[in-house]
Amino acid sequence: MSRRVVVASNNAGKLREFSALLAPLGWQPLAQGELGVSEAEEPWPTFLENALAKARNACAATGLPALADDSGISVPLLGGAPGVLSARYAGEPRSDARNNEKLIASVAARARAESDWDAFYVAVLVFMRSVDDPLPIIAQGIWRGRLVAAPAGEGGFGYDPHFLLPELGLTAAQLPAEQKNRLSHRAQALTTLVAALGGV
Ligand SMILES: O=P(O)(O)OP(=O)(O)OP(=O)(O)OC[C@H]1O[C@@H](n2cnc3c(O)ncnc32)[C@H](O)[C@@H]1O
Ligand SMILES: [Mg+2]
Repeated sequence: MSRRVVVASNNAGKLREFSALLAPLGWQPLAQGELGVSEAEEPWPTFLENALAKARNACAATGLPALADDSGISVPLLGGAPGVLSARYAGEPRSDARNNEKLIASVAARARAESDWDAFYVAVLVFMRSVDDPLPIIAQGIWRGRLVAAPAGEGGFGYDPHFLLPELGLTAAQLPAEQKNRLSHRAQALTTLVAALGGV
C-alpha cells in the first residue's frame, strides 16, 4: 500500500526531486500547494526549527503525514552564509539569478586561495505523522563541493549551476537528475530518514 505524504514545500525544484526520490519507496507525495496549504513562516536560525515549522504547518492544514525540507548552501569563507537564508539571500522578490550573483560576488571579493571557494549544501528533513506527533523523524544530509564563478548546466535549481563536484568535473546542474538524486544532500538525508522510520 502506498503511503500518502504531504511534501511541505512550494519549491518546484525540490518537489520534482522528492517525486523521483519517493516513488520507488512506494510513497505517494502530494504537493502542499495542491492541497491549499498556506506557506509556513520560517524565521528560525536553524534548519531544524524551520523544517519542523513547515512539517507541522502542513500536518495541521491537511490532517495527513508531512515531510518538510529546510535546506541551503553554506560557504565557510562567508561564516556559513547564506545558510538558512539561502532562498532569500539577495532579498525580495526571491530570485535564483540574483542570489547566485550575490554569492559569487561575495566569494570573489574575499577569496585568496582555491579552497576559499569551498561550499556545501545541507538539508534537514522532518517527517511528522500528525500535528501532535511527539517523535518526528529528523535526518540531515551534507553535500560538499566548490563554487565556480561561471555557471554551467541547465538541470537542478537554485545554486546548482555554480556548485561544482570537483571529483566529477561537473556542476550539480550538469548532472542527470538521477545522479543528483543519488548524491545530493537531500537524497542522503532521505536515505537516513527512511532507515530511521523503519525503526519506529
Ligand atoms: O521552504 P520551501 O517551500 O521548501 O522552499 P524554499 O525554496 O523556500 O526552500 P528553503 O527555505 O529550504 O530554502 C532553500 C534554498 O536553498 C537552495 N537550495 C537548497 N537545496 C538546493 C539544491 O538541491 N540545489 C540548489 N539550491 C538548493 C535554494 O536556493 C533554496 O531556495
Ligand atoms: Mg522556504
